[in-house]
Amino acid sequence: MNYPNFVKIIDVGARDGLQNEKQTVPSDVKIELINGLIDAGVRKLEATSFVSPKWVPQMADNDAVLNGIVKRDDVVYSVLTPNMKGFDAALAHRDQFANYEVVIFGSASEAFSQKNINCSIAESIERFAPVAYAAKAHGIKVRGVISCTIGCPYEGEIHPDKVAYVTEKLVAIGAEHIGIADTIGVGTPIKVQKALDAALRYIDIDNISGHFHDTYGQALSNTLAALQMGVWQFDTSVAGLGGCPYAKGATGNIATEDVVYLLHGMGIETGIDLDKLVDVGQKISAFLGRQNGSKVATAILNKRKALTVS
Ligand SMILES: CC(C)(COP(=O)([O-])OP(=O)([O-])OC[C@H]1O[C@@H](n2cnc3c(N)ncnc32)[C@H](O)[C@@H]1OP(=O)([O-])[O-])[C@@H](O)C(=O)NCCC(=O)NCCSC(=O)C[C@@](C)(O)CC(=O)[O-]
Repeated sequence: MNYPNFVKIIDVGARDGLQNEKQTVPSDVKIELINGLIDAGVRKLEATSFVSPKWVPQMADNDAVLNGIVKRDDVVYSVLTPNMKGFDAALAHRDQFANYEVVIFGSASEAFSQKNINCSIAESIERFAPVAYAAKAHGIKVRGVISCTIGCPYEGEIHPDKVAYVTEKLVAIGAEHIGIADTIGVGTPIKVQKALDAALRYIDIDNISGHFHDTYGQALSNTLAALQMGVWQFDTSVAGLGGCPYAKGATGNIATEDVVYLLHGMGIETGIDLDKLVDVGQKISAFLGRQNGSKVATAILNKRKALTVS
């Protein structure tokens, strides 16, 4: 089996990880989280969303977060922009970042599209098209993410042809990269490979990523299955934070620490310092009053504790 030498981790903890939090997380805490991730070696991350604050109040401090975080030329900063209103607000930060990316996020499920962004799949493509066009005009990268590529909380199983359909549409309007999301974490390796294969009809392997939630504990297996196909970019969330407000019961993404441990154990580089990452994940978990969602972090923290005691 030929595995890649390097995998790019896109940490989505500050966005996907926190968007569903009921308690307000102060901007300073988000800024510290993002800066900690960068210090640990993360070179691509989702910083915030430019969505309706009525729909997702936790992301309402998008300006403060972007203004406050460390700016480095070797880091790609991504923000979610579902429409031109979101894009125009995101554009105000263009000059702060050498590598800035907007994310247009659609769905392979009609029902989820309605619940999440209040429009049909066809309407979402119409809304995204001017965003992609304007982003390119301003030298901003455009990533498309497709939710519910395997299962939907409202429609059940999703056929891979629907993934292919939405991929084709997003690529046609200018998405340079496609993220395949298992929003509710129901995927298993073969199903994930089928969804990725469907998308690969319209996008090449270097421009596709996996975004696997871990609701059923399958995300690490799914990551390995994607790696075996040659996928080398993954969205992950420090300490396994997260969930989507419009996918009730779904847990966070696969923990960044768990993926990094897997990859380093396979001799695949990520550029990430696992020990530093564990500290970052533990700090935000403690702030949220939450048990750390990473098994690897928990094991490392227990080992550290045992070493201190002995
Ligand atoms: C998409 C909209 C905005 C459509 O919402 P809408 O209500 O259809 O929009 P509208 O154009 O009819 O406008 C209604 C109001 O919203 C305002 N508005 C309109 N757009 C914006 C904007 N961009 N920023 C701020 N405000 C906005 C607009 O100004 C107006 O304000 P009002 O006049 O009533 O005061 C809404 O449905 C929304 O914000 N949804 C939330 C989507 C979201 O953030 N979901 C979670 C992220 S996606 C996810 O987690 C999945 C992913 C990516 O991780 C992958 C996976 O795992 O599946």
